[in-house]
Amino acid sequence: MKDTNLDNTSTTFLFGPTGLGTSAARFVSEIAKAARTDNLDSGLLQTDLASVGDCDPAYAERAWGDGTASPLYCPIPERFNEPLADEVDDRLADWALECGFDEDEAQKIRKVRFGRLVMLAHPDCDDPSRLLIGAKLNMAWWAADDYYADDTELGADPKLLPPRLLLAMTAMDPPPPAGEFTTPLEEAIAEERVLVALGRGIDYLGQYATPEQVQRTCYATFSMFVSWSAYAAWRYTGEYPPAWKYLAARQHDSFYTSMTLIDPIGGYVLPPDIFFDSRVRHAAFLAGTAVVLVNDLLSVAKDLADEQPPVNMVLQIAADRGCSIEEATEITVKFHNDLVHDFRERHQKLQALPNVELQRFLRGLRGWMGGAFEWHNSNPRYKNSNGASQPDSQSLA
Ligand SMILES: CC(C)=CCC/C(C)=C(\C)COP(=O)(O)OP(=O)(O)O
Repeated sequence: MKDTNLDNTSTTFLFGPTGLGTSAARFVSEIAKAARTDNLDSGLLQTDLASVGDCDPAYAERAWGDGTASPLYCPIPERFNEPLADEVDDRLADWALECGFDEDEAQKIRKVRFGRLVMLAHPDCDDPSRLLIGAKLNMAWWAADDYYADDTELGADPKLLPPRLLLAMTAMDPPPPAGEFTTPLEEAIAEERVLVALGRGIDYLGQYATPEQVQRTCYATFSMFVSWSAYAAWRYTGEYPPAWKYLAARQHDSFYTSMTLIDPIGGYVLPPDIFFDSRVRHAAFLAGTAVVLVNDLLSVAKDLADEQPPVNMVLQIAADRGCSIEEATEITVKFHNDLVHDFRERHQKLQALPNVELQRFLRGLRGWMGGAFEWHNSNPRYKNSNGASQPDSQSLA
């Protein structure tokens, strides 16, 4: 039975204290609590909350990576709950085995901490079963990205990418039976663990979400796949795009896709005419793009280490302008910060609209940005033991 109403497992945070100053106060108190319980990771310890010029206490300038570049203006994470993250990560590792990943791969998935990502990025949900929606789908998207699109060592090959994505789309949104042609299709999907994870992840979402919520997640994924195909062509021909064209691709290949899960995980429905209203969609795109820029900033060294480097905003800016990586990093940081300011202003304007689900969703976008920054900046996938954004062995296989 689908449960799409506000429910008491998901509203604890929402109806907790709110208002100016509360997030910052909570953040400081959570740091203190995490420090007491030994749950404070080194990334958080390195966090430097600089003074904020525009005085919105829900945001701060955050030191990131090895701390040498200018800070990123980000929402403050609203919740730290490491036992909850562990619970989701344990369940996710079991599920990875059920999908056909081997023990070693499941352990690597556990180490990337998608459970922690969703604990941080969905602060209005305390229910591990609902958080698992996001953990499963983010894991499956990242697996497709690593195995099919990005990581040559894991078998990513630009020539194979479009037909692989075709099967990924079919696994997520199976067409009606087509006689004798259906069996080989189903067999091909069943024997490929990434496809199984994508299909079962969507089925799991369907246990909690409306058909419209499920399809919006599917179609956001399929737009993302178009961008992946463009990257593959650029990689194959070696004709890398200018930054503006890369950005156009990246805006449809962003964490917007993950953010389509905000209301199903929160246990409510943002009606489609509001979800797709251009003011809301643009706010969500700004949030999704801001987080992929964080991802690009923290992935520079990892991407450069690949024998066929994936496209990356910092690298495209450096190539366009013939400038150093450091200069391109500063340009990207400023661009990211402008996007977040733009998001904050749009959020403020939309606060005039009296719709409970819309207000929850907008706050969810802000929470996603804050949580995802925290996750990226403290995740071993994006740094080496010196804290620099360096390649390491934390990909999914
Ligand atoms: C979670 C999700 C929607 C994934 C889709 C693709 C995406 C936006 C990423 C995985 C992030 O980008 P990128 O491929 O650069 O990520 P990594 O640097 O490989 O983590």
